[in-house]
Amino acid sequence: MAMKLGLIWFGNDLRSTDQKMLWRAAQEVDQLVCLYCDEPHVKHPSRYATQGMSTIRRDFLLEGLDDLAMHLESLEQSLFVSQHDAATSITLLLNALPISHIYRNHHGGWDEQQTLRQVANDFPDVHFHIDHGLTLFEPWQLPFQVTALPASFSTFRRLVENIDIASPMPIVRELPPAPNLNLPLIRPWQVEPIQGFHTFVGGEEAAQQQLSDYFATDLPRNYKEVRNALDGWENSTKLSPWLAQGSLSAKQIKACLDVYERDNGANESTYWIYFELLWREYFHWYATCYGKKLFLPGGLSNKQTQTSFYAERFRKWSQGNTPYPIVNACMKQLNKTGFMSNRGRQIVASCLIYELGIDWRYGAAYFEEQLIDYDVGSNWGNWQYIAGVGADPRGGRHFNLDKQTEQYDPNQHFIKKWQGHEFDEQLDSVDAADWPISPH
Ligand SMILES: Cc1cc2nc3c(=O)[nH]c(=O)nc-3n(C[C@H](O)[C@H](O)[C@H](O)COP(=O)(O)OP(=O)(O)OC[C@H]3O[C@@H](n4cnc5c(N)ncnc54)[C@H](O)[C@@H]3O)c2cc1C
Repeated sequence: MAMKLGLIWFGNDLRSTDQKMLWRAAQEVDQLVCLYCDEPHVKHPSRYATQGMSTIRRDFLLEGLDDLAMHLESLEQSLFVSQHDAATSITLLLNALPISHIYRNHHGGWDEQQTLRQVANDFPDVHFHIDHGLTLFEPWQLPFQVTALPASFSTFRRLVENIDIASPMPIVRELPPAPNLNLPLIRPWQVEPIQGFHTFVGGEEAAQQQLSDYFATDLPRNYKEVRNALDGWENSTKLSPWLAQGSLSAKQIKACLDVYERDNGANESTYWIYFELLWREYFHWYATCYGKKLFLPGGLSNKQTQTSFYAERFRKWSQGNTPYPIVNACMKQLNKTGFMSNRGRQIVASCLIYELGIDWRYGAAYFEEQLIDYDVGSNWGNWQYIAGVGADPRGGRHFNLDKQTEQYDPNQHFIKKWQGHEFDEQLDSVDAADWPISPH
């Protein structure tokens, strides 16, 4: 019988546990290539004048790849990393090797969906096995077609929150070996130096550590009361970066939460952790359902929205140099750590859109560059929500920045910690010679 050759195409699922693709491949093929495409477009400036990926975000990714490569090595496999875009990489591989099976987790982003469609079209004889390792549910479990996703989160939540969630997959102990592979720009992973110390460390090891640390405490019992804090490691789960990278799965968190509730009792706070995971789930299917609309100025609405851009204001917003100390503190925290609380994100987004009058997509693109938990659906979906062009039945969220400061930073500790009071007297330059032509 002919040798069967498979390809696992990794993306935002950089883990070896709860990974159905590995299980299937282990059972179905004799040789296996494990591939990650280090897409060139995320390293170059975007149309929103952002630079692709910040150093902190990039370092977090490199740590994740490092960890995955190590886990694969312990299974006598290798992680190959391509410097080409995914469509080119897979075409090169399929032309060089008799690959008959491709394993991939479904990704919600428009570009990812397009690439998959293109490759599947170009190679109709290859079996594509699509799993759903990024989400709690499989599409067949949903009581509606993904293309008919409820227009509001509340409806979605009511329809799905009692559906049984599959347990995480058991650990894979053995994988088929890799074939000989010698292609330019598709090479076995090599450790790249990380440029300094960061608050979050990428990879499965660190993800599992944070998961067990968080659920080993009493913190889940009070989550709902403190989750809106602007700062403080213990005030929310801090799992989003690893979830976005896929070094942790949503099912693994839910399984831990279930054990916690069984052993310590359930309350409103423990339920609320699940509630927030459902928001993430909603935005995943939202991205899948609405595709390109996620990036349109009018979003899902037919509204004629403002698409104004003021380079100087945008630069000041992104650097934390606006007349709003709370916004400055949040932005400085983001730039320094790659992370910002959910409350902070709502505040700075509202400021960009409603106080500074800038097209919301510039803010979303800046977050994409900086956030180590960047996730296409959660990011662009939340921005749309605040801009009033997405899933918010109330039509946008304009926050009163003074009130937010009084409520969430009454003693201004957070603002002082991040020097939010340091800003230029004037928001807009009055002298034409001071006008920047670039946002950076
Ligand atoms: C403008 C804006 C942009 C955002 N961009 C992203 C993004 O790119 N990636 C991202 O993961 N989250 C994003 N969020 C959602 C939220 O801010 C983060 O998920 C959360 O702050 C992460 O911290 P945590 O893990 O401690 O969350 P917790 O409060 O502990 O929540 C647990 C998990 O639930 C999910 N979750 C919580 N809140 C939300 C939410 N509003 N929407 C979707 N999922 C949620 C996350 O996966 C999170 O890890 C954004 C929110 C706003 C307002």
